[in-house]
Amino acid sequence: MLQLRFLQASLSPKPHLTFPLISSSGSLRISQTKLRSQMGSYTTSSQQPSKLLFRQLFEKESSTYTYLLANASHPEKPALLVDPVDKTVDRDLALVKDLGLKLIYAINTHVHADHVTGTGLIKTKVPGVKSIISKASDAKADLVVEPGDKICFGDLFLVVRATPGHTLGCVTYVTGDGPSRPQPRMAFTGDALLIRGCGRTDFQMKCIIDIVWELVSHDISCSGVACCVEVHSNYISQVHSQIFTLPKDTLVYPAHDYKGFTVSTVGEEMLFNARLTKDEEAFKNIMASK
Ligand SMILES: N[C@@H](CCC(=O)N[C@@H](CSS)C(=O)NCC(=O)O)C(=O)O
Repeated sequence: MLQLRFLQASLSPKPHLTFPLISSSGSLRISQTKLRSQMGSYTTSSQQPSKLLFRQLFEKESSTYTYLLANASHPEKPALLVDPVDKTVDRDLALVKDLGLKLIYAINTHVHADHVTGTGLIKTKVPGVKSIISKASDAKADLVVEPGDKICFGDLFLVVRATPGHTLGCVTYVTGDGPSRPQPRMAFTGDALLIRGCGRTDFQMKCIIDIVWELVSHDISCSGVACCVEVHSNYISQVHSQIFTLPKDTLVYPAHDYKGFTVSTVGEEMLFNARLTKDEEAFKNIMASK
């Protein structure tokens, strides 16, 4: 598996030669170009600078959000999809095409237990797209990333932050900081931080709470579960150190919502998140009583 510390989109120095055309007909190409310039780079947040094109997409059966991000000011308009879902791949790829984008990465925040990732399907439909997942996920992808890695699309990038707990390999992707970068920043939290909640902790963790209580009640110490205990504990500490340290106006975009919310902010979640504002002990109790 190829592993890179800094992922730079490999874009042609002559973008007009390689940019995928909507049609081979010159006239249609011109009208499409005009249409795209009229569309501009509208985003769902009025505060985004024009260079980031952003779309929040929804898959209703699993209540999953997929995010499309593209660098609209780069001649090739390099784009990436975060957490694509297999059922909605065709819709997402049609949007990529309509907007004249060049999809370069299909990224997952974690190995999804509830839905099949659309990444493999995208790779069969758009040759050249590279899949990305965290190294800690121990899953197959073209590129594996670790905390601190940057995923570049033109001069925009996402930084990888480790937020394990829902699964061992959960990461949050945060837009890079800087004068020409999107303000406010954006955090794609996967299932690590859901709006006013968080991902369940009984996947891939072998019912950790039951195990721990069994051990405690029988006064047994077992190093074999130490990693599980640590990851569960780390849920709170990692969210606090990796997400709650971001500027309070950072927009929080989760992988799911079951109540109709679409976006939150770091400041809002620091105040109102019913689970992640708690200390480790209270958090464990909440998750155990779920
Ligand atoms: N609670 C959901 C049920 C679907 C579910 O379990 N979702 C997962 C994320 S997808 S693996 C989750 O972690 N949900 C948070 C939770 O507290 O259950 C629902 O309300 O429909």
